[in-house]
Amino acid sequence: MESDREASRAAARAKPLLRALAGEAVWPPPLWLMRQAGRYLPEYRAVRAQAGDFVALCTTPDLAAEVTLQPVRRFGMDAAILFSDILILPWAMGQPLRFAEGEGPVLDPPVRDAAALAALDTRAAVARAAPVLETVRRVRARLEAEAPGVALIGFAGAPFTVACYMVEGRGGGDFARARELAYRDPAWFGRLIRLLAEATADYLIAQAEAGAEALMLFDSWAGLLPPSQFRRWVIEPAAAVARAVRRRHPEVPLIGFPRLAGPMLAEYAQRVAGLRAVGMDTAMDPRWAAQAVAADLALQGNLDPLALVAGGAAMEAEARAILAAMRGRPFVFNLGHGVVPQTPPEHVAQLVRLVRAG
Ligand SMILES: Cc1c2[nH]c(c1CCC(=O)O)Cc1[nH]c(c(CCC(=O)O)c1C)Cc1[nH]c(c(CCC(=O)O)c1C)Cc1[nH]c(c(C)c1CCC(=O)O)C2
Repeated sequence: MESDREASRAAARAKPLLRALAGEAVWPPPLWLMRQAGRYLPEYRAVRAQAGDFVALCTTPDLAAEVTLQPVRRFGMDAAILFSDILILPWAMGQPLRFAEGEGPVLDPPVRDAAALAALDTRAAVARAAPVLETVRRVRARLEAEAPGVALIGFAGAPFTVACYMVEGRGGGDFARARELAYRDPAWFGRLIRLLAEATADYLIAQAEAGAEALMLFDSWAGLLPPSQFRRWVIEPAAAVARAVRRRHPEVPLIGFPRLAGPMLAEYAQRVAGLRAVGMDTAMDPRWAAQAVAADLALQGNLDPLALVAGGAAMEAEARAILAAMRGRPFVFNLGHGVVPQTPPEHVAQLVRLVRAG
């Protein structure tokens, strides 16, 4: 028993992603890609067709575990990211969700008043997300057996980004209605954000308990906010989530990704206590981030997903510039946003070879 435990501790220590998140300048850096499972892979499209709709895919542990593992098998990534979606949490709180073909996500009816807020069942959310937690358990067991160096990342949307979708009812725009409401009725918007922060922390804690070894908080639309609003709706809720997760699972590293934050990334990295890494989006200059963010915090990012579509010498030059800027500090190679459907899988293989060569 004791030696088993020792062996599994040693294995965890040896996982390159976890070493980088612990503050070690692992080189060549560990690598995974946001949306590494998705429509650009024929094996994903096959499982997606079998599942029918997208919510069914996210809530069928066998299928979700299979698509989680596909990019790890094909490319030898250093991490698997749980296959699910940030909108599964509002769905689990009782807001109906569908992914309409060619339309993106639809949350209908939208949440815009006190009655809609009162109707959300935050207490039942983790229980309704049980299939997702079962996916985490299965993926973790498969990785332990088949790919012991690969770490499993769990995730959730950050309160502001999830609130944007819940209020607007759909994506595709600039979430003007949600952002206006945040000014017009900050008490109401603040209640929604607080409720989401609590549910998000509970959900992340449950993922850690099911076997997630690192957690990521996606705030995709953080960059729409001016500094005062960014502090209130991005930094404070992220700090609340991080505090709650750290109280229960101080050993599980948290990655924050306030997309398009620009110079506010420095304040986010400094004020969200307990973060182990911050994500750089496509627009971020990695040389700026390297001096703006504490040297023991890992940076993650940030190749342009479209450079990955183009491949070849253009992609190589971009990737090498990022590697040069990050050398000598804790770093996780990734894209600046998710893999897009038109990406040739061979270009991902080319990128993996390049990063592995350091
Ligand atoms: C904003 C956001 C969403 N979802 C997510 C974000 C934050 C990151 C970002 O900014 O991209 C996060 C997400 N979505 C998905 C994952 C799974 C893990 C992974 O990264 O591989 C993760 C981590 C799968 C998915 N989520 C979605 C797909 C495509 C669904 C399909 O197969 O048809 C996948 C693989 C759908 C989705 N989900 C969302 C949108 C707007 C869409 C429609 C756009 C699209 O279709 O690409 C909401």
